Amino acid sequence: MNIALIAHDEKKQEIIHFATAYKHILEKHELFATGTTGKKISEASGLDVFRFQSGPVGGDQQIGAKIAQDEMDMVIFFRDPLTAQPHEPDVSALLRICDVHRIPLATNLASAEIFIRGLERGDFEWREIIKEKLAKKD
Ligand SMILES: O=C(CO)COP(=O)(O)O
Repeated sequence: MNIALIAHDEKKQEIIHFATAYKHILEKHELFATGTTGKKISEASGLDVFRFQSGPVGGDQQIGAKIAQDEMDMVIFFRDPLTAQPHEPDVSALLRICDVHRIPLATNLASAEIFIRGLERGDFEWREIIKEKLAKKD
């Protein structure tokens, strides 16, 4: 599965702890992140993370583009709901495109933990089935 990890500045520590705690599960997947989030996660956990641009300069849009192309299977986005973001339109667009394409989206630690346990159990295998069907259509 291709998994995107994103966190606003006030949530960076939280996503670092999350990625480190669940490294044994996350390392079985392809990980993607916005620039600063990816750098911090890989430095702290040693996980291999592909890094897009930083969020405020286009990283959220790049992840949105992957979703539009059905190339992202899950988004874990620790949003900061208490701080205004200069790139709020990009954030909203990313959440919207997840809903358009029915991409599992966790926006806080509690839901992300449920996702990660589901990931471990194989609850998201339906994503692979959908992708295989899409590939056959091409
Ligand atoms: O702003 C972000 C998401 O909207 C995150 O970007 P960074 O990971 O580059 O800080």
